[in-house]
Amino acid sequence: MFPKTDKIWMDGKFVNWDDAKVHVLTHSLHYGLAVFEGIRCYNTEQGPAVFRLKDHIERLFKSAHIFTLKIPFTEEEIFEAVKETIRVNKINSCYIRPIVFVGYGNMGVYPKNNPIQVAIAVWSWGAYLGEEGLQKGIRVKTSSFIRNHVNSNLSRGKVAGYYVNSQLAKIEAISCGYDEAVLLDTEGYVSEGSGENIFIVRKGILKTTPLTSILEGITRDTVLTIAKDLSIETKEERFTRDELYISDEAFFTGTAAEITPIREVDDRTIGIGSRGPITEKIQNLFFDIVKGKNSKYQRWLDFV
Ligand SMILES: Cc1[nH+]cc(COP(=O)(O)O)c(CN[C@@H](CCC(=O)O)C(=O)O)c1O
Repeated sequence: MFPKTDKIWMDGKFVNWDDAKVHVLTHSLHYGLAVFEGIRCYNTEQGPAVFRLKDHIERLFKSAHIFTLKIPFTEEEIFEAVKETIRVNKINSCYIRPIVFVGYGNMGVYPKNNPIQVAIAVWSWGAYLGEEGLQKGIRVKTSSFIRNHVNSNLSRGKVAGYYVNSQLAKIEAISCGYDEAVLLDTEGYVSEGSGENIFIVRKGILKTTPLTSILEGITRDTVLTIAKDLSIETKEERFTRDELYISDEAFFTGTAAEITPIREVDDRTIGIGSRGPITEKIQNLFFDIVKGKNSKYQRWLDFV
């Protein structure tokens, strides 16, 4: 069980962690229509700072817009509520989970007039795919499940219900002895991980899946930006699983996963079989940035 914190923000008020409850007939619990974010706050020399908070709140509201959920707060109110939740819980580094969900009221597929509720929780969450994974890389399986068609999953939105597809892939990968799954799209090209975007490096060129069936990752955008600043050529181009197999390096990106190297896919060693040099360079710069050690990227930090 991950560590509790004291307070959770619910619909504009702070409640104790153990009292942050909803009715068992809450609409989203049954039908999966809830939009959410995963955000990280890191401790820096100047105090706790949230990484790209504005971009995450913007995405939360865009997700709600796609699914016609009317959030009863402004972006600014949620932006401030995130920072207040970190302050109230007196925590210097944490994972932040805002969620917008369809509350208790009518049942049935059509969420008629049910209240739209918002909650924000924070908790301490270390390396999502393990400390060793961050250093040495993880083992990945190509899932037997594919990402949904772009007209089934509107993938610019981060929707709770979509994570049934991700759970199927992750459960299968773990039960087969791997650390994570990578999913293909409806045309058989590499899409993304169960909770991450994916990058490969071949002959010094960094490549990632274009914005098709994948979540438009904020960490993905961060990596594309810092790679260009490191004069690493980047491409947003579809690639197949066998190009992944023969890549020199590969890694996952995500708020929870951060930059996690991939050392093996479907029992094929990737490059040298551990974190590659370009991956390490990007990973080191990423962690310097989120910990406030590189003033060039200060724009991405919101101090609490
Ligand atoms: C499907 C998917 N694709 C890509 C990403 C990376 O997006 P970004 O965080 O903006 O770089 C995430 C985040 N996955 C979140 C949920 C993890 C969880 O288990 O819950 C996260 O990393 O917070 C995804 O869930």
